[in-house]
Amino acid sequence: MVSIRDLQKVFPVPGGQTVALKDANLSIQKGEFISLIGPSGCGKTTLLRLMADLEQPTGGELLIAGRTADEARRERQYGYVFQAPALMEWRTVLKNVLLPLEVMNVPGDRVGRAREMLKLVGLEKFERNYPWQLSGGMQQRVSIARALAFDPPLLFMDEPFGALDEITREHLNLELLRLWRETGKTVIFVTHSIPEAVFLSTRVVVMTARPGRIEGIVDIDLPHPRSDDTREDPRFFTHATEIRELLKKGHA
Ligand SMILES: Nc1ncnc2c1ncn2[C@@H]1O[C@H](COP(=O)(O)OP(=O)(O)OP(=O)(O)O)[C@@H](O)[C@H]1O
Repeated sequence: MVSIRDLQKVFPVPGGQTVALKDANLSIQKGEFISLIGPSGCGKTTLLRLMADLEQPTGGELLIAGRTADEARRERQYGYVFQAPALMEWRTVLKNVLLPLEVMNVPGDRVGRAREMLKLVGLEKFERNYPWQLSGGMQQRVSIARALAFDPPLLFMDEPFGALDEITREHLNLELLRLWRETGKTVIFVTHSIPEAVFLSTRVVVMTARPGRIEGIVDIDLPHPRSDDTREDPRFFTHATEIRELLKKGHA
């Protein structure tokens, strides 16, 4: 689904340059749940933005479903969930989810499609509400429904639950895994949280700062479906330690 070879991104800055990403190599199969974890400024968002064709690489190769990032974007191969829900306050929940379908003039039953997505995220009863009438967690679920409106095979998520309290976050992690299982999407998820990365992922990509690069990739050997019991599994702690060690190594 994603193939990255020696990918590099250098930003020009006054008086020099920032190497945001250096020699990244990564291959992601269809249906995987990949987390990108690393300290602030290590290039996680840059990597996601390169895949989403929101930035252009300065070196290396990047293919999304066998296409260039530009082709993949035009073919609507992915949905993007941002850190803040970025909903339109003057549109109802349903109209927010409808927006990308309207903008792209997608034929067919757009309202039916938007309702289906709201059902998937458990918000079918809130379609007439406005964003300001919803909690932060519910707003983020609306933005997930909006990202899925085109039914893209790939979902990019940039720290979507970072601003939420721990309990809401754990609840949404479970919801996201259910959605992932039901839809078979490939998810690429940015987080700062080791437990969140272990809980959600099939593999965790550990990144390090300056210059941003991939320090290691950890396979998460935990059974599905995951539940609250997963957090008590000894393997959960083993994987968390593995990731922490890689982060420390990168920091050193
Ligand atoms: N448009 C830009 N121009 C110049 N430098 C940039 C630009 N975008 C990102 N950078 C730099 O590239 C590096 C990586 O940034 P990026 O936002 O990808 O990191 P991150 O790992 O997502 O950080 P965080 O966890 O804080 O969100 C940082 O040093 C940042 O300052």
